[in-house]
Amino acid sequence: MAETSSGRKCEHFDLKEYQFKTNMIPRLSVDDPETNRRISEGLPVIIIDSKLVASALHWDLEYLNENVGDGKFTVYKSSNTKFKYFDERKADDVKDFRKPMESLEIKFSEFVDLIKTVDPKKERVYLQQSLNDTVGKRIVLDFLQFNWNWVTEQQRRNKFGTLTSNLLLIGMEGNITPAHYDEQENFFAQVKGYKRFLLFAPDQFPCLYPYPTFHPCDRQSQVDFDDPDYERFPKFRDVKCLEAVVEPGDVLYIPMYWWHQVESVPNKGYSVSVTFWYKAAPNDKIEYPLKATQKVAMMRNIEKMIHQALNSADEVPEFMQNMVLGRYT
Ligand SMILES: C[C@@H](CC(=O)O)C(=O)C(=O)O
Ligand SMILES: [Zn+2]
Repeated sequence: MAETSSGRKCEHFDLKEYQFKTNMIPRLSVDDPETNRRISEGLPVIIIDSKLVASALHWDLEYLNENVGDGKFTVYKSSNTKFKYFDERKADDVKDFRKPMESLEIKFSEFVDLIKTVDPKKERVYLQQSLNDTVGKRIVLDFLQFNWNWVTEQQRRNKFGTLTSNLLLIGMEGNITPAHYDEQENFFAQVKGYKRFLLFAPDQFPCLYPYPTFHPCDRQSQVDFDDPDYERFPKFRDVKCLEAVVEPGDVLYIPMYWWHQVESVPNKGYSVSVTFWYKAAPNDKIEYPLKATQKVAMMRNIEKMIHQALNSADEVPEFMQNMVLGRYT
């Protein structure tokens, strides 16, 4: 099988076409100075040889079922390919909010039965659970052998905050996590299978129309990438996208506030991933012009303050329109 310049075998991936163009995210060696430069500048990069999760590359359903212990796992169920995250705690604030997916708390063995028996045309499942101390000792050993030297050195040199969680993700091929951003830094390690990432810089916020901050789907884009409503979301036409497919052993650095849509590549089997989420670096001194990440944080704080001060979700749209329409438009 031919090799690409970055040493990847020329796999054939069944990837969806979208109406926007994409550029490729570089795949670089851990020793390439450009790798650390991109991370320090808050730019995405795929690190192809970090060995961050080399001790977990044998994590398949059988091994995990044997060793992961009998703790409970959060498993999402969706009647379609989309697994749009929502914050249950905000559900009461928005009348007639319909949950985009269901969540179960089940044993790993029950998840294995589900992933092997559901008809993907009717129902899909996606395990998303932070690794915790309920796991068996072989998983603990694998975990301790992660390349903590490398990732902790990245945390230090980039002044990231504490490691908040390692989320274990096991999804069916074709599962999609729709476009959203997170407020933490993320080294996303691919263990098994392939995932296609669409990434959008924080300055693409105007093109991606996130839900209001008080909405259960805060931080998620309202745009359906498969059928964009250009009437409501006209700037989506101009969105600028970076793309990458991660394979086992790859680590993708997803900088905080970078939007991402993630698909377990069809016809490549189920996928296993582990995230390394870190709190943001402390705010450096304010320099002008402000960075896009600082403007997104400002918009979030202002929106939250208005909602809190009005003490009513219903009054927010009119209040904000009165501030802007005919005055700044
Ligand atoms: C859950 C994950 C996406 C996926 O792997 O489906 C993600 O959004 C992240 O790691 O920030
Ligand atoms: Zn995310």
